[in-house]
Amino acid sequence: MAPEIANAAVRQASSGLSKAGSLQSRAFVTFLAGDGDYVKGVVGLAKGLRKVDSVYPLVVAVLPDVPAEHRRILVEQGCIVREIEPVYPPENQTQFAMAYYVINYSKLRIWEFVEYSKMIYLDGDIQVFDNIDHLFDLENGYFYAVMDCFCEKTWSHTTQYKIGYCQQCPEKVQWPKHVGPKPSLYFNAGMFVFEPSLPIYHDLLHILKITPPTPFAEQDFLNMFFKDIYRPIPNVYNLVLAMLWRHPENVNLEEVKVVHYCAAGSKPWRYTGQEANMQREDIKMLVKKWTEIYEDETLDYTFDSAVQAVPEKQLTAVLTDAGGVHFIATPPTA
Ligand SMILES: O=c1ccn([C@@H]2O[C@H](COP(=O)(O)OP(=O)(O)O)[C@@H](O)[C@H]2O)c(=O)[nH]1
Ligand SMILES: OC[C@H]1O[C@H](O[C@@H]2[C@@H](O)[C@H](O)[C@@H](O)[C@H](O)[C@@H]2O)[C@H](O)[C@@H](O)[C@H]1O
Ligand SMILES: [Mn+2]
Repeated sequence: MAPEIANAAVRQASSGLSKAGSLQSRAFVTFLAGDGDYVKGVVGLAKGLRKVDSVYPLVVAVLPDVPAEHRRILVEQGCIVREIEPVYPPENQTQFAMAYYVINYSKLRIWEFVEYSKMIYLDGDIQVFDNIDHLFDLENGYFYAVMDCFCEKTWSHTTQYKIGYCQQCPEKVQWPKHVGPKPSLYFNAGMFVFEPSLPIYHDLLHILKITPPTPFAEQDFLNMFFKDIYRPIPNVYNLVLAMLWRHPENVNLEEVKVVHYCAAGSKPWRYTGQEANMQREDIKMLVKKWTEIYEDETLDYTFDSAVQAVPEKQLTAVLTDAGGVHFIATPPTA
């Protein structure tokens, strides 16, 4: 992995962005694949962002296998639907932590969305319970995300797991020197703040071609690629549910702004309560909170809800490459 490539690309891209970025066009972006029920997660996310009065749109990068009916539902919820081509890792016998992770490499296409100067990526199994628009103002030229936890069984293939080391509590089990250099800080790729850029996009795809796949697929790859410019942000911006039972001392639910329903059995739209930890009172409360937003018809998209969302800001009409028009919030000119 050549970090200097990534660094140079980021520096070049950021300087380029300072010109192009003057549009200050910003958006949330998520990723949808298949004809299954993740579309419910994306609808819930769109309604959650509306409930917290975010002024930025939600772009949904859809793979070709997302059916027209699901795309219609998303457009009706005010989403900007953008079709992307799949991205596959090099052929390899690797065992992904979850077999379906192979489709997650397609997330890399979002670096091509250069009509936006800054984006916040959110998995479809994430809900935003407090406004996080301020994250768009984080300093350019870095990659922001929340640190992951290595304590779940999904990490049993790693040295960290085997020696009981976790970056969420680095003082509990010190990293033994004989094992080799301490691993860099590692982020969960379910949520991150980034700047779309064609030079970075081309480097990502080029370097992916020569990088053997690993168990956490594109999450591992993104951690390698952005290692030198990754800046951790507080856990409140992406509560990986396992933190509730692995590191409760690092969680204050009152302060949590973003919840990531990534623990096995925790996807709210298919919750049965059968899996480990799923009968916890906090899990049941968080699933209920998600469901209340998903079922709240007052949060459905209507044109005036869009205009109301940007009282002081100007709406700039932008032509989409599909010939459509969507509005982006641009701060009032100074
Ligand atoms: O069948 C699928 C599987 C995944 N995804 C998308 O890929 C993301 C990453 O997968 P997932 O959240 O299931 O991984 P986890 O965070 O649970 O490890 C999801 O949030 C969705 O946005 C999807 O659209 N359809
Ligand atoms: O494709 C690899 C995936 O990796 C991540 O999954 C989680 C999940 O597997 C948890 O169960 C683990 O405990 C956690 O550590 C791990 O990060 C991202 O959330 C997801 O968006 C995607 O990038
Ligand atoms: Mn997820």
